[in-house]
Amino acid sequence: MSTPGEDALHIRLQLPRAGFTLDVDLQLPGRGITVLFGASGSGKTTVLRCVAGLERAPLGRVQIGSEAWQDSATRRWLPTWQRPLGYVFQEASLFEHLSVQQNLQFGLRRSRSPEGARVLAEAVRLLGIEALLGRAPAQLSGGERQRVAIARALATQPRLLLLDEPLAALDHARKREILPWLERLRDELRTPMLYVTHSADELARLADHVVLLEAGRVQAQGPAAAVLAALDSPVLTGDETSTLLPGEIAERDERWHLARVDFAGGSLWLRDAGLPVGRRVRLRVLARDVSLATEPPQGTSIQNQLPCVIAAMGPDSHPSQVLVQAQVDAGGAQSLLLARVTARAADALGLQAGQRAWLQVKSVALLQ
Ligand SMILES: Nc1ncnc2c1ncn2[C@@H]1O[C@H](COP(=O)(O)OP(=O)(O)OP(=O)(O)O)[C@@H](O)[C@H]1O
Repeated sequence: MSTPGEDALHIRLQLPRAGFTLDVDLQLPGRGITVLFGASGSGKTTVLRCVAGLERAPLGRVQIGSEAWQDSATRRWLPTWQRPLGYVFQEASLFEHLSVQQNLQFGLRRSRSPEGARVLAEAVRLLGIEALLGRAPAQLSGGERQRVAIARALATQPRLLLLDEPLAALDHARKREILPWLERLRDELRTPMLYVTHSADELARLADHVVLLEAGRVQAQGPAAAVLAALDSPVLTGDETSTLLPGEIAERDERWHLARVDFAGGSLWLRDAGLPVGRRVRLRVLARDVSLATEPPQGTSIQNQLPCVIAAMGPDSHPSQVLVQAQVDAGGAQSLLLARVTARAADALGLQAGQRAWLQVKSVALLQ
């Protein structure tokens, strides 16, 4: 897409309400998906509404690149219609009496650039909705409606795309259908996206950057892999606790139907999903699927074993367990993984930070 988007975002908001104060200071990358995560009522939607100018924080600065949409210090305030942004909600609000094509054209009329038609064609391609253009919204599935709503937002050439739980109203099958399109937007679009979700799966698959909100304040923020591997302020808890490893398909073993994925600091074998060597992927490794040994494991059916150094240990969601943060290191590159072990085993093995150990990884999910 032609929209510029490498500019960083600065969002500083202080908004007091009865029983709740939003107080955030976010420096976000000007590209990719930033997921806003947090419990119900933590302020995620309020952040989006303030960024969109639908709500006015008395103290606030919303800036994209060198362009300020709000700056309370200079009393600058752009109304929503002057902010070049797209907003996608849980329910796609399409005009039911217009065809998909006409809905998209409607978005185009708002765009100020003569390039509009080309940008719209690109949005149609990116979201794979060519075959739907002649249909009425009533003839679309929920997932198709959302793809049209996103394409319509993109047709206005926004500098920023806001998505508030865009998949929450869809059933499991429709979610699976639309996720690859969102991944494609993340990888090909130069427009940054702020994405609100409650879903650990969406976060793991889509996030480049994560902001964890709690009661209106930022508990953690940073690149997704680093934030998920941190032991303080856990973002994903219980069975969801996991780490992300960006990597690349390095080898395929046709005889055993396995593929090797190399990542910074190591490699893992997993079920061959038919992806070619060289394809970039991300792996999600659940802490519950990782165990630790203090000696090189032998006589085990677990194929994936990685030498590591214990970086830190911390409490888990149940007192019978601890989380071990382990660093794998190879060729000058490192990654962090989390392993869940029982507190009794950690005590019996004398596990402590700085110790060398072996990670045994029972299962890995491939997220494309
Ligand atoms: N229009 C409003 N007026 C007053 N208080 C509001 C308003 N909208 C939301 N709130 C309150 O502000 C706080 C933050 O709400 P917000 O909707 O931003 O949370 P959220 O993290 O998006 O929640 P959810 O995940 O349930 O959508 C909550 O305490 C909520 O009750």
